[in-house]
Amino acid sequence: MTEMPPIEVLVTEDELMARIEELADALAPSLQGDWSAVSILIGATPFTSDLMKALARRDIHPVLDVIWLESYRDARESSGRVVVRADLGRSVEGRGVLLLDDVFDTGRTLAFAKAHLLAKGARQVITCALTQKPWAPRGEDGVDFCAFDSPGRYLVGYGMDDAGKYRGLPYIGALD
Ligand SMILES: O=P(O)(O)OC[C@H]1O[C@H](OP(=O)(O)OP(=O)(O)O)[C@H](O)[C@@H]1O
Ligand SMILES: Nc1nc2[nH]cnc2c(=O)[nH]1
Repeated sequence: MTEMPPIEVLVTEDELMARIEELADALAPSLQGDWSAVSILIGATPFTSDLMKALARRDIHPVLDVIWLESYRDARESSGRVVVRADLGRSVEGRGVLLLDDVFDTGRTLAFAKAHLLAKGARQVITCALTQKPWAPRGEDGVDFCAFDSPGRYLVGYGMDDAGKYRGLPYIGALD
């Protein structure tokens, strides 16, 4: 077994769960009626799972779909190019979509995904990230909802990886 590098805990599991409940409260008024939720694989998986449960507790049941996008692969810097490894399973034509990702960094992945959904006929896209970096776009190009502002460090845990590892950590940590 290889030894784990030092990882500083930035957001604990309890803090994550409490904030996701608040986020569900904030999202609820926008998600009335028939909505889709699209989770960006792989990193958004744990966040999506917990947010979907929090929404269900509020009697909100979006149709869940995924899109598998990749731009970092095993690097800690974006390749600058977003690749679609697997596309949506269902049509979003005419639908409102809640688009979920783990981290908003250069903003490239969410901007790509939003444009992709709109090109496929989504009537509205609400973007939501678990966390955003200090340099991530704000204002018109920013995310609509974000649970945590993070420091400008390399994040792991709760879906976020380093070369595929540490996605299963139940907290958000910094590796550098
Ligand atoms: O704002 P950006 O600079 O685009 O960075 C954010 C993206 O980077 C990671 O994806 P990655 O390509 O590493 O795939 P993963 O979800 O499989 O980890 C993360 O999951 C986000 O989707
Ligand atoms: N795991 C991980 N993926 C990222 N993609 C963009 N920024 C990050 C980060 O800080 N951590």
